[in-house]
Amino acid sequence: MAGEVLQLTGVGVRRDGATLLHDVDWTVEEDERWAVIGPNGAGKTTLLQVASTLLFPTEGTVELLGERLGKVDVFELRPRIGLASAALAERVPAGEKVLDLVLTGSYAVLGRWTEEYDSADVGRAVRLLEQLGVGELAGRRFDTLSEGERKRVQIARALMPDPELLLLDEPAAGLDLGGREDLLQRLTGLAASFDAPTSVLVTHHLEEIPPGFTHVMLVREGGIVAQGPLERVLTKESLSETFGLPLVVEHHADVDRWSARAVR
Ligand SMILES: Nc1ncnc2c1ncn2[C@@H]1O[C@H](COP(=O)(O)OP(=O)(O)OP(=O)(O)O)[C@@H](O)[C@H]1O
Repeated sequence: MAGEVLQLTGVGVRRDGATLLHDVDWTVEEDERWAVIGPNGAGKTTLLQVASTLLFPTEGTVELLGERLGKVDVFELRPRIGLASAALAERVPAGEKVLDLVLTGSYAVLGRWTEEYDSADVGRAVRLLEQLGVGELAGRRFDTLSEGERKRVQIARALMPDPELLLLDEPAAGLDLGGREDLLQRLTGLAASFDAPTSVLVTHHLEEIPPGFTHVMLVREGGIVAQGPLERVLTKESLSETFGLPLVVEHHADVDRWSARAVR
């Protein structure tokens, strides 16, 4: 049965006198897979921080997995949410082993202290790393990995708790073309699996929307330009308004991929 996984109503975020988000009304239903697209500084990461309980909004309400933010212990909610973001990667303790980083995803914590993991947990972590194509890195230190390897390990970690909501902040940023295409294939496979979590993926590029994604939100200067089903919302008009320059949009329907370029 479909239900609301995430609902933001009248959400605004202000920091140090700056408005990072304003008037955000957004509902993500179970089984939906959203791309959030917008230029640098539009507020995408701020939006994911709110959605992952890391940031409490200045105004508005957030309903997450049936709970109201502010009335629930976020430490109970966090393990139900999988998050992969550059900000999280920066906080990984020096010397942390890849396997430990994935295992601690079970509790949405960083650094292995007192948790006990059984062999089933370790087996799942290794399987997820293999699924992302980085099984051989389980014993390596996270801080020795390449950017592409780090991205994959982070996604494996985000999937570790079998989350009900998966949040990916620019998972393909910094990857070479082959790495991007490979990651996209894996995300496509994930999106197509019957037990796929509801997902939100932040990106700058239409080319990075995995096939099988269903909805898009376009963000500019902290506000929503347009949102809804991909095919309806991703038009040259809405994208041009979002990025502030004339763009054309193409949907390659045979492979369900998108692309955009400036009008010459
Ligand atoms: N503490 C703060 N005080 C003032 N402005 C802030 C603060 N934190 C973030 N901002 C600004 O808020 C805006 C939104 O930032 P955010 O990281 O959400 O954007 P983004 O869409 O994810 O950008 P990018 O695509 O570059 O990663 C940016 O202009 C940023 O400089």
